Amino acid sequence: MRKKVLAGNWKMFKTQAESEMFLKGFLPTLEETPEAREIILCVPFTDLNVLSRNLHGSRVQLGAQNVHWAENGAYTGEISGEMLTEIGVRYVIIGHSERRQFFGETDETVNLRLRAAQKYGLTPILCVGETKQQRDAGEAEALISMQLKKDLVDVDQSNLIIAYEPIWAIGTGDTCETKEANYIIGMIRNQLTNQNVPIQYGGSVKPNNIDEIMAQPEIDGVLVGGASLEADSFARIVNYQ
Ligand SMILES: O=C[C@H](O)COP(=O)(O)O
Repeated sequence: MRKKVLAGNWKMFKTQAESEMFLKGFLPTLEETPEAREIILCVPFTDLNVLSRNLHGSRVQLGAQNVHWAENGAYTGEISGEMLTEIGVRYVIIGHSERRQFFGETDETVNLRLRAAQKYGLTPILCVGETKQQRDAGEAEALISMQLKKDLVDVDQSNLIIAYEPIWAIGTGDTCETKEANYIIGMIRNQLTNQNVPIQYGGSVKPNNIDEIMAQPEIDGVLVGGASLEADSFARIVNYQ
């Protein structure tokens, strides 16, 4: 049985004070959440310490949104695997479309970051997905296949999560049709050597569509942006039916 993994990606939102407020509302809602569900919060670097302290003893795991491939060095603005694990980070998002679009991330740097994350004992959440233009041109499957082929060179598939995030569905309220997301995720799984890799869907996941998304047989979880910022809505998502 593949693990169900429900992750929030706070992107560049929330001060430390706001993070503490969120946890006060969110943590008590987990009392009846089935144990088998892995719950992760991937937060800005400045919030990691606050969460690390407040999540101690809770079932929520801590995630970051980037990691550099070098052990240390003159890489202004970057962060190392050791710096993350030292404060209790277990997961890291790599290759998010916003990193690829705005910060020059390529499949080659994604691959370097994936391997570095694993070397330092982190579990990477690799994001792949197509633009609207690529989808309309019928290129989605080929594009995703190519991303996987390049990104996963020498990556250990026993310590990996993949998130399928169609770029046109991110932050737009325009969710990918659930059967279509299920189909693409099945296609991604066919390309993997390890059939136990959890594969998430991401893109406008909300309290009102989570039950339908999680009912799809290939979808093992979700990577949630906007709806993970409010305690109530993220609580409804992790407590899906
Ligand atoms: O990492 C999360 C995704 O980019 C989805 O964001 P969203 O839920 O705000 O559409």
